[in-house]
Amino acid sequence: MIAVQDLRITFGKGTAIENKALQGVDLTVANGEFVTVIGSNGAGKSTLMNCLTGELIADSGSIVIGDQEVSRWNAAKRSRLVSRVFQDPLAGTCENLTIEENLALAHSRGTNRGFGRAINNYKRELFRERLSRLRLGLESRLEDKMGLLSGGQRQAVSLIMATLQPTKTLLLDEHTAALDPRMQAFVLELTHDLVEEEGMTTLMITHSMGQALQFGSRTVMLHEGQVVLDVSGQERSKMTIHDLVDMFAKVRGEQLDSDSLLLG
Ligand SMILES: Nc1ncnc2c1ncn2[C@@H]1O[C@H](COP(=O)(O)OP(=O)(O)OP(=O)(O)O)[C@@H](O)[C@H]1O
Repeated sequence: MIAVQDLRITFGKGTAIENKALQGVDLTVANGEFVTVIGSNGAGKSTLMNCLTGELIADSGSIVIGDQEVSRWNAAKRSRLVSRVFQDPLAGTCENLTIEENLALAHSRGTNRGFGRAINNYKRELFRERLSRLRLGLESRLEDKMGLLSGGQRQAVSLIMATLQPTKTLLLDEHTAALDPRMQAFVLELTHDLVEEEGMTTLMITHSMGQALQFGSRTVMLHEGQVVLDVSGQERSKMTIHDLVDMFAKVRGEQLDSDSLLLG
């Protein structure tokens, strides 16, 4: 479970560039729920994720992950509970380490063991088995450097890494935005399957209205640092991309135009 209450953060407080990025976010996500998050540029989506992972400590408000109140925990401590996959395929992995070394680091995340990269036969078999489901042949390339993989392959491995630990909370920050359409579809399908199999509580930021409605069971919209729309159930299943883009435009005080529909 994720429970965020009245979360607020202001950047550059008291300066000419003061920016109230989160202005009282309230959001509760049940165990195993998959929520898509939309909102225009600067709405506060990544800031919310940064506050959930502990990269940023909010000025006020509370965050509960699982059954732990983590508001004051640092990022290292929270990594036991939360996994994140970024938009940039280079961001979540080490390109100079091998595929298996990256997986080994992910496997030991949140533990205090000093030799996270140490690999034994048990781990190697586990990594091979997890990678083989990607059907990209990566299980036979365990000793290749991560930097040799394409963006899509790296995102697929990042997802496997995110599910190696029983963290149960998965944050996806536009994780397919940098991929070509074919790889995007592949990684989204993989996301759907892994989330379902592992029963992970998931937040997925996307700029695609189509993806926002297609994946998960609930969609929330952030605007100016607040949740302004929260749809699920029948209301969501009846919703078209046109409806969602229309709502998006209304929140921003704009007219729906054909250009914005292309965003779908
Ligand atoms: N570390 C920071 N220091 C100062 N301002 C920041 C910082 N991080 C974010 N901001 C500002 O906070 C606001 C919200 O940014 P955020 O990245 O959360 O938006 P977003 O909804 O993820 O947008 P996008 O869709 O463009 O990624 C923006 O105005 C941004 O410039």
